[in-house]
Amino acid sequence: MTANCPLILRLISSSVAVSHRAGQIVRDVMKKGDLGIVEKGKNDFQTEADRSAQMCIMASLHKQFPKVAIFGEEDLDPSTTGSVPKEWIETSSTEEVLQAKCPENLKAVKDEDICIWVDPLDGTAEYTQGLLDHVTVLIGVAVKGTAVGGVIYQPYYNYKAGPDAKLGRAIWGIVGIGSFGYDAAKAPEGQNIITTTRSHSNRAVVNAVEACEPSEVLRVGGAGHKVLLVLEGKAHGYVFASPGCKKWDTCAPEAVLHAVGGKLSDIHGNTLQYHPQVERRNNAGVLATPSVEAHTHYLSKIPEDVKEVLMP
Ligand SMILES: Nc1ncnc2c1ncn2[C@@H]1O[C@H](COP(=O)(O)O)[C@@H](O)[C@H]1OP(=O)(O)O
Ligand SMILES: [Mg+2]
Ligand SMILES: [Mg+2]
Ligand SMILES: [Mg+2]
Repeated sequence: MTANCPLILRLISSSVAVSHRAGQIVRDVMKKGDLGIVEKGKNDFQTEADRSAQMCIMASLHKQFPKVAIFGEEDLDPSTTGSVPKEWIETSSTEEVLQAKCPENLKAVKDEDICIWVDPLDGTAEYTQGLLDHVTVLIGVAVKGTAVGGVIYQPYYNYKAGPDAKLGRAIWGIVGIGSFGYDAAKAPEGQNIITTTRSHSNRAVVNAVEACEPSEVLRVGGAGHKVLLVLEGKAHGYVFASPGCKKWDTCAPEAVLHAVGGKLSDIHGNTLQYHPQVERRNNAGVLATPSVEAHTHYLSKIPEDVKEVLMP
């Protein structure tokens, strides 16, 4: 790895490599069959895959970027988790990212400007229920509080293609460069497909979706998965009027979406912040669309009484 390559490229390059390793861990835990489920709160679970994948990602990135702040979803106590196995430390890089042309505004980014947000397994509820294509590994990179780079790794991409199919794909993006690793498409004209939660719904979530006048509603798991549906033209918008999503759920998907001209914000249209001290919870929900125009359209549809109770 070239030492004079801009930090942001080295970070995303390493994150892509680490995401493959973490995705392998997620698949291995499922294959063994003992998920080790812990209930963290109401309708909020953690499995052995969440714990192990987070240890892999945090240890691997920390080893290579010791001065960069990294936050993961899972609260892991080193006295009970023990040391990270050597084979989980992934320090390879992804040449495709290192070769990209760094945007001028990101060339001089320093360690202390950066905050990395790690969701080792997004869509845990669906993972435990066998809805494996809803699962993603998310690594988001923020610079001075703004999401600028991200990796969305889908460990079970292709799993319906048969036992010999190669599983998994890494999607990466950097604002000012673009996003790669998926099939970009426009959602079908004349339809209005909205994606939203399947496991964390409530009255406000339903009211907000209905107000968008969908022709179809895709209730699926994971923030990463839903932004992928928007990127691949399978949904026109992702609407979630509830406070359940946290910074690690949205940082990587936001960066990948923004890198191709899309927009992810809260349901008031406010930009989300990602500096180290920020409150973890996205209190005012999530609205993500493939374009700024679509974003303005859906924003105008969200009912005022839904907005009033979801304050940032
Ligand atoms: N009420 C909640 N409690 C815990 N996590 C939530 C909640 N709502 C959303 N999330 C997180 O946001 C992701 C997207 O939400 P949803 O799937 O409901 O649309 C979930 O997969 C989950 O991430 P995770 O699976 O990483 O814990
Ligand atoms: Mg969770
Ligand atoms: Mg998550
Ligand atoms: Mg998670």
